[in-house]
Amino acid sequence: MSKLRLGVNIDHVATIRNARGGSYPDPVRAAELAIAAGADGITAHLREDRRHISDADIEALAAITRKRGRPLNFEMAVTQEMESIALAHLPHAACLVPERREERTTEGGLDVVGGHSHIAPVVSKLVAAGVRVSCFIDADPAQAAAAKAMGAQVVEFHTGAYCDAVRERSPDAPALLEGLRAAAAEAGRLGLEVHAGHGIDYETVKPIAAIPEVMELNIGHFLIGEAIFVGLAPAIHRMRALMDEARVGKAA
Ligand SMILES: CC(=O)[C@@H](O)[C@H](O)COP(=O)(O)O
Ligand SMILES: NCC(=O)COP(=O)(O)O
Repeated sequence: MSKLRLGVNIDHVATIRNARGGSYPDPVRAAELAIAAGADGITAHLREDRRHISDADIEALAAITRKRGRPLNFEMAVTQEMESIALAHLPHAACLVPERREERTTEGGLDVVGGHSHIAPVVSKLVAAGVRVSCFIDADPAQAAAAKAMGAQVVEFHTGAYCDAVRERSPDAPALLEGLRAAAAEAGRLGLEVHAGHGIDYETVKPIAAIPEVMELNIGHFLIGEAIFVGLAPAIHRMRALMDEARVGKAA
């Protein structure tokens, strides 16, 4: 199996910074440390309400990822404002995510099927500008097919429901994992590159990493939380080791 890439999401360094205002801790410094610790890319979500990452962070992250030769995965809602920001910075990738102001976190995948008329033009413009477009979707083959039909090159499957089920010891966990496996297989058959992310921790990473079509995991909240206790580099090293173990067939 090919080596799985690890994208480190640094949003929640900005959450801590914003709790006090000012500039500390700096998500750009976290991105530099993550790259030094072996992150294959950096992910950042510029929410419409700017609750964590700011416009200035995106500008600085675009510059340092370019300098360090690592991809920036820019997570964005499908709006005119975010489209303009993506086109101004031309990140390696743009991941289109659903957003609701009142949500605590991204609760589900983008409805690519239902939102075709407003999503397709944004996908076209970003692809034409050389940005790799990813759609953040639930484990639903119909959503993957719609993303492919509108020209997206990548789908990222929302792993939050599976990860929550594992943490809650829910009997639904095996079926949710099976749904991710089946959707990944179908997306792979369609010729899409498959990513996965949301809510992944040390306990849930191996079954997800063992899905052969998955090429990249994007992990943020848990790694930033763990960094408080052990440091960012050791947390990334341990996650990387679990991913590599899963990839050689030792998944739990
Ligand atoms: C789209 C996604 O899963 C991540 O961006 C995650 O949402 C981190 O940001 P929030 O915790 O603000 O949702
Ligand atoms: N796209 C998912 C992501 O970037 C990280 O999600 P989380 O690990 O912060 O839940």
